[in-house]
Amino acid sequence: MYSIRPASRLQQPKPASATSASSSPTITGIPTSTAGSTGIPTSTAGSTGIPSSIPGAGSIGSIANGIRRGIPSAISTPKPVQPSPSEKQDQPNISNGNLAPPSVVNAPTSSLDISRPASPNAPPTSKTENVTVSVRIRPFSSSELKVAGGPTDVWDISDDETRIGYTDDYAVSARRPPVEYAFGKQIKRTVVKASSQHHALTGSDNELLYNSSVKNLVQSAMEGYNGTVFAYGQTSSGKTYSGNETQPGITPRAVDDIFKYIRENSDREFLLRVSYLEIYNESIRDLLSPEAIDLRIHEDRRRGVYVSPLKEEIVTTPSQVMRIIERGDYQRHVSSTDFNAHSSRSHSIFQIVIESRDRSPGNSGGSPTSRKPLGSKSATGVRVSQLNLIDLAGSEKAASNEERRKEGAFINKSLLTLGTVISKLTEEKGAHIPYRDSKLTRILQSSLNGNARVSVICTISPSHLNVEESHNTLKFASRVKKVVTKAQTNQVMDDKALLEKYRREISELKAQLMLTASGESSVSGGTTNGKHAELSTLLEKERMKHEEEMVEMNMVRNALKERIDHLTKLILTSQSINTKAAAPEVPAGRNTVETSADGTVLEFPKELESRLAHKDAIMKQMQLDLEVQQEKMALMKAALEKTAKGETVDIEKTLAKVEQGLPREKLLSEKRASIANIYSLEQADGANSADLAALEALQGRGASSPSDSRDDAKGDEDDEDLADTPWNREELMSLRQAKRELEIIVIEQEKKLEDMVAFEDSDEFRDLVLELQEHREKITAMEEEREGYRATITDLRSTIRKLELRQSTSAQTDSTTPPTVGSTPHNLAIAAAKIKELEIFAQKERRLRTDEQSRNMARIAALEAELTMMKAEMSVRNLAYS
Ligand SMILES: Nc1ncnc2c1ncn2[C@@H]1O[C@H](COP(=O)(O)OP(=O)(O)OP(=O)(O)O)[C@@H](O)[C@H]1O
Repeated sequence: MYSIRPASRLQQPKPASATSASSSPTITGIPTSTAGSTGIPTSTAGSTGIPSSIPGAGSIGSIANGIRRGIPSAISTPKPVQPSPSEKQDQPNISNGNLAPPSVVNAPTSSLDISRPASPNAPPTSKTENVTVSVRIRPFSSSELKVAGGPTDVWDISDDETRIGYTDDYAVSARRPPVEYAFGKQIKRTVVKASSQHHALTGSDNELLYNSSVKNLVQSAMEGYNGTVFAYGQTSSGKTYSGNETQPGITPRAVDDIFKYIRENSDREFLLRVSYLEIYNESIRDLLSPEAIDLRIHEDRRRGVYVSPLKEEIVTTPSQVMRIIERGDYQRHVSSTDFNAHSSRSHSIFQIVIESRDRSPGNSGGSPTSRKPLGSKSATGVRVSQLNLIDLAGSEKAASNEERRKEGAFINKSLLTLGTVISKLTEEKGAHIPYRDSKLTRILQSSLNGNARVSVICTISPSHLNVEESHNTLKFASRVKKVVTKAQTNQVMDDKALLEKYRREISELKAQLMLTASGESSVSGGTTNGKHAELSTLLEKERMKHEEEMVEMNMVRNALKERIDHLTKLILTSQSINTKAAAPEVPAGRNTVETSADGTVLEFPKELESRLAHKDAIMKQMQLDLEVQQEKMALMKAALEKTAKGETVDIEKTLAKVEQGLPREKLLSEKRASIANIYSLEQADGANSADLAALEALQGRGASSPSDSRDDAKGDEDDEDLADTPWNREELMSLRQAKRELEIIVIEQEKKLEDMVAFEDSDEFRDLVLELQEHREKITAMEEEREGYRATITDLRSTIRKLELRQSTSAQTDSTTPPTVGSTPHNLAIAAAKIKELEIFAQKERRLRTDEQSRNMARIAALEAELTMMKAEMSVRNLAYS
């Protein structure tokens, strides 16, 4: 997501410190390790110096020296800190070298309270702290390097990385008074576990940036605190910069850390779900479901401000998360602008919801009875937190392209509102905060207003070309660092959490599985009771019923096992993650469960399809069995009637005949084969509509038949047996509903087809064909007429040629005689005039004919197209019908 570019030629990192920067956790004073069992990172104030972006010690030293030079007294006698709510630091601390020391400049608006220990299983705790701000100066871009007179390095960072000001060179050449923005580390030493840190850095070291600004936040998100990270800065300043393979950006690092945390915390189980949206021209779009546009923002007491309906996907591996991000990025509005070849034209929010729960035996969801009742006070709740990774579009000057200008206007407006909201938040309490003035601020409301830890990465360009924009960003940074939030862990005590829902479902399914197992044993224990041979039909019937029940039970068991496996795979534990790392990944699709924002499962297509298919197969077989029984009954009845008439009937023979006519074993093996077929179809990778079609063919199900309504009625009863989970029942019902709708469509198609056939017989159709015929004839006549004209013109031309020939011969004999009336030249002139007249007439005629002809041709083409369409439609419908 965000990061810093590699050092430019002006930014030679000091080799020694560069190495330590990436390896030492204390480089920027930000810890990379966790402390003790609480998992809260300890902080170290040490600053061994990150690679500086400023060439030579001269420049770096100069700002630091400038401070030392300018304010010796301020440093030696720091004023006591008196934070006041109305204190305003919106303007940069501009003074002619009279700079306050860091401790004074950074009025300690920051404090961090851990009201209760944050051990993973502890009750909710809270963290009150300032928004963490990091400022990053990217290296010069190629266009900035090419500028006339060479690049001018504007910004310098003090040795302790807490302040940013002008370089001496720039201050002198631009004749600007010294300026300083302070982002001193704010460490509350009395609180051991954590600190709020602001700092400035340069270059492209993504690890350094991540460790100092985001790592801590990811860690606490895993512990149950909401976290929001966003990058702010003008366009092309490096907000989206995602590094490369050796230097991954913030998002992949955060994702890795999340899974690492799960791996290392074996006492909790986790469920992760992600969503990805963008705000483009003040309209919210779901990047994971691109057709979902203009989403609404809602607010309720339980969830705060949220966007809905938003697609959430459950994730189980880092690569799966990265694939989802790639998918979303592909949908995101990115365009080339005057300032950036890949400029983000929208604000994007990637959200990971982390649910976690204690895995102690009473909570593991073993048997349903061993579980504490949900919602009871004694039940350990599920911790739910969100991590928002936000990439803002950059503020920009007017673009030359109109569309970019329009986008720019929306971007600038929302960023302006963000600035206003931040200002108001740092003003006196009770001020109206205009969150609703933009979608961005409305979505960020929950984070800025309270329950989240927030880290802001402000990015600036090093060049004098962007100095004003950089000032704006630095002012924003100075303001936002004063915003105080109070994040707390959120416990959900009911089954609103998906984790709880799934665990509960697993327990219920396991219970069902146990029941089917006991049912099976009772079935297999059933034997014939050795009654009289005449009762064998009844016994057979019993046996068949039992066999059937066994088959059905096996199917139910398999379905239950499959679902348990499926749900268990979605819940992550350190053990499952470690196993996953070794095992090949399960193909996406089958394991991807889509849920709505409130955790409702949206789709289980394959599972539902296969279950429905199972039930259809059973119904079909039951129907067959019924027919078998009916035939048997008929034969037995006939035998009985004969007996009643006094005829002798060999009951054994009759039964044998029945058996012969209706080979039961064949029937059963057919039944098994069809079920096995269903399973293989279902398991086939990528089984889809083709499989369904095959399934339907296998089951011999037509589009609509009277027997289907019987099937449906029976099927619904069956559903009740098998569909013990609410989602399953609902989905099955909706599938059946869809089937009914399809049947209605087929009926409508039939009707249309009939209409089409009727149309072909209708007068209208005949008229159309006749009209077509007439037009064709007209054209032929016109073509013939045209040919006639051509012939006349040719004749006339040859006459002219003959006359001309004659004229030239007589001119040779008598060149002085003037042409008299009736003489050859006179006749020739008349003929030529006549020809001219005729030619003009013919030309006019030709034009008229051509016009009419093209009109007719167009009409014919239209009619033919209409006819073709009709025929095509008819054959499609015919096909559908057949
Ligand atoms: N730290 C960095 N190191 C190397 N290159 C960088 C760095 N930061 C930015 N760049 C490069 O600068 C260009 C602009 O960066 P990026 O797209 O991240 O800017 P942005 O602030 O996201 O812009 P916009 O708001 O227009 O989307 C890219 O080519 C990027 O590779």
